[in-house]
Amino acid sequence: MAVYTEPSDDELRDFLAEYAIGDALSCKGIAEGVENSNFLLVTTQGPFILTLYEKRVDPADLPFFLDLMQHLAGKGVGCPLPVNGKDGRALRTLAGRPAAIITFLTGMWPRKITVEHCRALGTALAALHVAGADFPHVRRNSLSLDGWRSLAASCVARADACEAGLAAAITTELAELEQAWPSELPVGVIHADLFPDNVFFQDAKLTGLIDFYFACTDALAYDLVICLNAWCFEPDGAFNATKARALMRAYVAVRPLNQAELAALPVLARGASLRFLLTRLYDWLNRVDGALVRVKDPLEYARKLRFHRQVRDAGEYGLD
Ligand SMILES: Nc1ncnc2c1ncn2[C@@H]1O[C@H](COP(=O)(O)OP(=O)(O)OP(=O)(O)O)[C@@H](O)[C@H]1O
Ligand SMILES: N[C@@H](CCO)C(=O)O
Repeated sequence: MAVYTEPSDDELRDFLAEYAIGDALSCKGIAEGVENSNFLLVTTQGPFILTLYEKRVDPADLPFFLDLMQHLAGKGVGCPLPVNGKDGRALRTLAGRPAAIITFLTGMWPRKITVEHCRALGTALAALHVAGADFPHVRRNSLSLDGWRSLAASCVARADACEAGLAAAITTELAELEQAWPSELPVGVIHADLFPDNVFFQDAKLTGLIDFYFACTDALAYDLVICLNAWCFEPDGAFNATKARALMRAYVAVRPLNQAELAALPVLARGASLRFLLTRLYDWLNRVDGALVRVKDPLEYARKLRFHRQVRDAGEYGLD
């Protein structure tokens, strides 16, 4: 359950008085998500999402995220739109946290991933990258090599409590990625967390993308392998080559990868595995007993990392 901050009735009433979105009918905490506090706010004008931004979000980054949603929606990418208050501002404070209201996106995220979902995702991800090409703002990816280094430093001493040998695996991987990480690939705006719970479908049609709060400027192909990891492995850990081929081919049909990107895919996929292994491991090691947040399994990403370490080329991901 991700409701870390619960505004009082008075705080909520004063906050909503800043908007012209009708009268509030209900405001209920949303159980999904792990990062921020989200509420389904229903007013006489319909449903909205109210988000209070929590610990991992730097308030200085919020204009980047909100402007990005505005930019992408303006280019026809299905995503929520920030709602401005009567003063024209989308970002304000509620219960001591930065907060914003965004429009409600219809659809549901897919619980059982199919090849068709992966194909639709490939098309939508490439469209996002194309639409983001003229987005004027830049945000460094704080969860790339530098971020992994400091997360690893804070985790390795206790990592073997999660799985024997994990500390050594992380240390070796980080050292190898420091050497092999590519720096000359096409960069642009990436979503950086496009997991199934952030992609909505209705009747098998992709309706939009949510949760832009890790979006940043980084290698576009890195975003693609984050999706490869999140969508193309089965619950038992097996890699699904058919799903990978569908995702990859749909992506390159809209935005072809150059030779350097193709060659870099296995290394990028290892980096994408280490990134989620480390954030999950950090959360696992620092979990608070009794907290209502479900901690995600770090070892799922240790297994994905092992898989990518033995991949030789992009052909194994469905691209020749
Ligand atoms: N614009 C939206 N329209 C409809 N539902 C939304 C919207 N934004 C968020 N939700 C709902 O709230 C849930 C949590 O949102 P979100 O993924 O942004 O949270 P989060 O805490 O940042 O989670 P995480 O980073 O773990 O995915 C979603 O799964 C969805 O059910
Ligand atoms: N998508 C992330 C959590 C939210 O950032 C994960 O699965 O670890």
